[in-house]
Amino acid sequence: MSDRAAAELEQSIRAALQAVPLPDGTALGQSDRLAGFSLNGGSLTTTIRITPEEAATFAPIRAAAEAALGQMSSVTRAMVVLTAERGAPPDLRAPSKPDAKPAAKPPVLPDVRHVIAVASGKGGVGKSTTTVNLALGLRALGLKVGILDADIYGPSLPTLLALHGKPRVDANRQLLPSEAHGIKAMSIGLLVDEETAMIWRGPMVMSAITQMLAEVNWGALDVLLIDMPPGTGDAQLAIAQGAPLRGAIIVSTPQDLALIDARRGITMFRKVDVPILGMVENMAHFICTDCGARHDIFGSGGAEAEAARLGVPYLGAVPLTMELRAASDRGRPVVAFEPDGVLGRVYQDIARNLVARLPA
Ligand SMILES: Nc1ncnc2c1ncn2[C@@H]1O[C@H](COP(=O)(O)OP(=O)(O)OP(=O)(O)O)[C@@H](O)[C@H]1O
Repeated sequence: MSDRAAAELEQSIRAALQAVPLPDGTALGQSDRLAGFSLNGGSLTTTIRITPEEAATFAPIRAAAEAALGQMSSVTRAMVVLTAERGAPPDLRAPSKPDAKPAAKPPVLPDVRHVIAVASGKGGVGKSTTTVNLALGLRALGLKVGILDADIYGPSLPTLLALHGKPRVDANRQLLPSEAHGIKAMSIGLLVDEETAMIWRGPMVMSAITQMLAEVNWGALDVLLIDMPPGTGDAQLAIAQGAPLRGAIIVSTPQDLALIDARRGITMFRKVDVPILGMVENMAHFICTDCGARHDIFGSGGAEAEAARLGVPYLGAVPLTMELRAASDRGRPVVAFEPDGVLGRVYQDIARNLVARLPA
């Protein structure tokens, strides 16, 4: 966007926010709390800087700002993110009202029976591939399933499920998930372009994730899988604490280094009292495309032994195959297209093992 276009965008956003008052009576449109204006194919994003103590007071202001920006002619979807940074400058602090009660928070994901995080200690181990095919395996068992792609720095759900276009919004201004192969899906990648998300700082990432948890109309679901950002930092903790998690699944490859990271992930969930439902070992062994022979490149049984050592159920092993990578990259998940193939059966077995561990 040119400097001029950026200035014009900021100007029209500020004009649209003139009618939204702040607690001190001034207009949000004139406030230096506004930052980060972006418009991408009708999807508008901006942020309001607050202090952590102001989060409850600003929740209705954020909603009013989204409603006002949603009225702009060029905007199909407005997303306003509250960003609270530690040590924010004192001029951002609104006069505190000692008698003000924090706004009551609506329950998060009330119609989902089991919210399950799919996590990995490090990136690239196949967490998203596992999430999609496990979701399809659960669907094959007759469950209503959704996937929330919260991997803000590398959302892969749009590619894996060949999703296109911006999500629609319902009459209550909730986002409607896309649907593919009988699975509902929402990805941060459908809302914000990758470059914008890459430059977001920690608090913005967390606010965006928290809002995604609260603002998608999933309808009734048996299982919602959350594809977590890789690692064990603040964003992961925000989800672990902000979503009503029934449990977590850890995806790991069999190498010792990946298993060390997986252990970190398990420790993080245990710290916040989220039970570990099991470990999935991905790229466990290599199946040769030409001869079909199996090669245990990293030795065999390492991840299963590690899971036993950590007291974590072992849900199953997915081989490293060319077919899986190629199918994923083409947005044709193996379980949807070849449910009775070797990989299709592997993921359905993992889905059955998972269901067996879910509370009634
Ligand atoms: N079992 C497998 N066999 C072959 N390729 C695989 C397998 N699992 C994943 N891959 C490939 O590995 C790459 C990374 O997978 P994926 O995106 O699922 O990992 P991730 O852990 O979600 O990564 P990130 O956390 O960085 O988003 C993709 O190209 C995917 O197709």
